[in-house]
Amino acid sequence: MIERLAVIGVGLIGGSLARALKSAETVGEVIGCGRSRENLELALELGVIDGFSCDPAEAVRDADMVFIAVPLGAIARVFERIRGQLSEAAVVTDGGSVKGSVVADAKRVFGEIPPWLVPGHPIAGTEHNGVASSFPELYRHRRVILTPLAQTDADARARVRAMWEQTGAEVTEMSVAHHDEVLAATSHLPHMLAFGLVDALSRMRSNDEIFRYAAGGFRDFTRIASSSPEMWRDICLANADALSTMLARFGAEMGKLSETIRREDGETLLRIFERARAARDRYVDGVGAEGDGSSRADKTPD
Ligand SMILES: NC(=O)C1=CN([C@@H]2O[C@H](COP(=O)(O)OP(=O)(O)OC[C@H]3O[C@@H](n4cnc5c(N)ncnc54)[C@H](O)[C@@H]3O)[C@@H](O)[C@H]2O)C=CC1
Ligand SMILES: O=C(O)C(=O)Cc1ccc(O)cc1
Repeated sequence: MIERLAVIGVGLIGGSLARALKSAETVGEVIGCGRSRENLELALELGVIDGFSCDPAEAVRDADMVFIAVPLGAIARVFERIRGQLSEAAVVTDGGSVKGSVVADAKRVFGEIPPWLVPGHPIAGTEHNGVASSFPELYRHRRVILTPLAQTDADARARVRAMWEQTGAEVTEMSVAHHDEVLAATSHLPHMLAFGLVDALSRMRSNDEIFRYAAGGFRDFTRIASSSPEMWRDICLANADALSTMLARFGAEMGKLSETIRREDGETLLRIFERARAARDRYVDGVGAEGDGSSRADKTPD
């Protein structure tokens, strides 16, 4: 049971965690914190939080669990504001999509990796942002990755794991570097493809016509291009090495595919598409049988 949860950044990710723990009845009080007073008032009205402060130092006072869910570029500033303000019992975790930058920010601000910091990342979300888009089932049957370090306190790690399990998530652990490489391939690269495709098409002449005749495949493939630009700018900057390596590899693959098409090599095309279909059917549909969990339409009805 968490007595007092401080959520810094009450948007889709922070709001959904607060809602999930409230519906599981495993949290006493939730204190929200963010830049905008209007957003926090809305969160209060929606019953996502029980009180708020615009000052992180005040929000974390007496909290036994602190969840940071702001864009990656804002995390260092939050660390600076909460330094020296945490209670003895406090554990701090986050939901940032890249872990190397969070750990580097922590080292810079605190001078070392604090034992009470458990970096984390829920592999669940949608293309919508803001507290109004948050919902309690977001993490149900989804994975959460924790990337504890050698310095991380065992009790802190267990408490963060228990919190995520209370939301219905399945918790796994891996190293920071491995996390950032895996996510560059499975999440960050696909977002770049969607943003890149829509941007390229929108700058072509007659783009109105292109979009008017777009079929379902285009809609499915580009849903994530409606995601928050600020959040994705920060993810790219935070995971620049792993992501640019993946983009270069993928660019080379696209070059080969283009050559195969130009040669009119139907046999090779068939082999590629069969291999891809088998891989997708095996991994993606096998894991998320009830939907990919990434769209509001997949959510369990309230
Ligand atoms: N959207 C998604 O699908 C997923 C996002 N994440 C990660 O979760 C974090 C939050 O993302 P979302 O909840 O989607 O974003 P969001 O835009 O819905 O919420 C972010 C909140 O942080 C607040 N904020 C922004 N800058 C701030 C600052 N300097 N100080 C205090 N508050 C500030 C905003 O006002 C907003 O309420 C990001 O780090 C993102 O990488 C992780 C998994 C999935
Ligand atoms: O909307 C989707 O399908 C997503 O992939 C959401 C998402 C965005 C960022 C993450 O770090 C994790 C999940």
